[in-house]
Amino acid sequence: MGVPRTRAVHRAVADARRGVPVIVAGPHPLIVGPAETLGAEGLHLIDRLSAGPASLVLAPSRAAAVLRTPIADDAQAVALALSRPLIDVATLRRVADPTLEQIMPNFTRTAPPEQAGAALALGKLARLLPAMVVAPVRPGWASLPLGAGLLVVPAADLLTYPTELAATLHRVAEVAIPLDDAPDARLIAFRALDQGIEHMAILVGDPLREAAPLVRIHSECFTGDLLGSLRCDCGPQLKGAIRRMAESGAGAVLYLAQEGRGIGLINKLRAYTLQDRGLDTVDANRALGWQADERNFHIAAAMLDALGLKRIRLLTNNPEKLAGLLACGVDVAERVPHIMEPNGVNDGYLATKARRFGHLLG
Ligand SMILES: Nc1nc2c(ncn2[C@@H]2O[C@H](COP(=O)(O)OP(=O)(O)OP(=O)(O)O)[C@@H](O)[C@H]2O)c(=O)[nH]1
Ligand SMILES: [Zn+2]
Repeated sequence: MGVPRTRAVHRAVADARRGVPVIVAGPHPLIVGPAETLGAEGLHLIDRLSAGPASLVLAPSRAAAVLRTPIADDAQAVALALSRPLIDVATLRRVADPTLEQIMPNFTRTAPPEQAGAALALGKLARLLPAMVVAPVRPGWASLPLGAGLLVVPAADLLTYPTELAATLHRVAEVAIPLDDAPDARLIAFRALDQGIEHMAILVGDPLREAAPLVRIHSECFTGDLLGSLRCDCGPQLKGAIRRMAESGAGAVLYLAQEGRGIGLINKLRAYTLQDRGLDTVDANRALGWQADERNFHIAAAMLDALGLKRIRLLTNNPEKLAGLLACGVDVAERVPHIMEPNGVNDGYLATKARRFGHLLG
């Protein structure tokens, strides 16, 4: 068997999170490091191994705020020129993170390198802010002492990683977990080839005995599901789904490790900070450089397939979730609304989901 295409990517993700630059291979290889984690040493490495000017690649939505100018959303990535000596670490963090004090120099826009989109994809896969220092790498870098051990990852692999990884999901554990609301419940754990982030299926009763069982595809929400945060409706939706399945006899909840609609817990907390300053849930994600919803529905489709759930009744208010699953080939017999009453704190959040994502509202 050949080396899986995902292997270099999950190694690159680990390096990115530690602030170690990686080489993004393609027609014009780049040396790349995340603005959020690079230290002085990483910046020095990029500087010494570069064959041309470095730039800071941002998502258009973040670049617009840094440059204080409107930028079309369809631009894949925007690059800001970095002159030598390269930017200091504190400024770099402030450019990446709109929750920090926004004191920074005036930047000049420059043409993004060919692999700028792949560089941003690496930042996102690492659940870091999508802001990356990039530079064309010197030919022969690998034989220089400073280049020793730097990881090479093909740009194309970074872009196809979410779908490639979903295809490697497999069952690793299965056990009965009697629940308060559903005594006859089983947990089936799934892992992907990166051995990292794990996804769970919670089976209530025997959904395979029904032609089209109730299924809830629920993205992890540490604050709502576990702590009972009132900012969202996740906790009541999760418990409500399990209760509903127990009452009707059977069903399945897919509990997906896609915290914060796929941006990760830390970025969701940053998005909350921006929401406390007046942005709504969509604009807060965008201000950080993420899309409003970054989830990958291939994971849910692969799990349903592995569980043998061929046709489902989907419990959701979210039209994009329905469309995303249909696009992945899931046979949805019916969309069943799953509306929670506002709790006095999440009213604005629920209203925004209805207005901007088209969610059903009570
Ligand atoms: N980025 C971000 N994520 C949030 C916010 N509030 C909740 N979330 C996340 O949103 C996800 C909720 O997803 P789901 O339960 O699938 O809900 P949904 O997409 O609204 O769709 P349905 O509940 O199925 O109608 C969880 O991962 C939460 O962590 C927020 O303000 N910002
Ligand atoms: Zn939540």
